[in-house]
Amino acid sequence: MQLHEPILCPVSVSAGRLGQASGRYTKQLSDLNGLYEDQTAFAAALSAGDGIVYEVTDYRPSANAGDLIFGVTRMEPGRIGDEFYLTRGHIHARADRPEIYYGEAGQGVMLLESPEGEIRALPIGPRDICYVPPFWIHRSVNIGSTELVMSFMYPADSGQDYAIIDRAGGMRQRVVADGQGWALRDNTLYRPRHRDDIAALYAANSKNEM
Ligand SMILES: O=P(O)(O)OC[C@H]1O[C@H](O)[C@H](O)[C@@H](O)[C@@H]1O
Ligand SMILES: [Fe+2]
Repeated sequence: MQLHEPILCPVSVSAGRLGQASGRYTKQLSDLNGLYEDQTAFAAALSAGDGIVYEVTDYRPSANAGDLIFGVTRMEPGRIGDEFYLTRGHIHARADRPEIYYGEAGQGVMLLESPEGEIRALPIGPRDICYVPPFWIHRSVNIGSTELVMSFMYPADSGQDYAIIDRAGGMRQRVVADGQGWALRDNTLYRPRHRDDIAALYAANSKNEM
């Protein structure tokens, strides 16, 4: 049996990166076109500079069921109009796979939506663990004025399905600035999923249905 070599990956909280990472990607503002409600504010922000909004460094030992992928997400603070910077968001391609996030620095909100369209918004800060159960669509939002850094871990065969959010016109609610804090506001572009699509999602992942 050829075993994978054990590895220790240091998390640099100040750099917002995983040491010994096997993969890295960044998303610039131009990659996030269509995510925000205020198109005019988006165009203005883009013309001021197409900066990196978030960076993901991870370690992927394999894609085998039972293995784990882990890494670090670093997100800049910022807003488009009154909407805070966010990740694209996804449901796992194998939708019954969960995820763990661990707050390292900054203040975030984990925005979750069930296939039926129920929303949960969980504030996450340093040393908080957020459990994303199977079947929840998830994205992270930086509600602070400093970088948001979070570690994450999920089953290696999870995969990511981004189209589920696109098809619905986004998530049902948006995380917006409200005084010094944040609030949820309905997404006017949202189209609820048809119940046949919801049933198909659960049926395709029926083995460990919750
Ligand atoms: O995949 P995105 O929506 O771009 O989010 C960026 C990343 O956020 C977290 O770190 C997740 O664990 C990753 O799986 C995800 O890729
Ligand atoms: Fe995920």
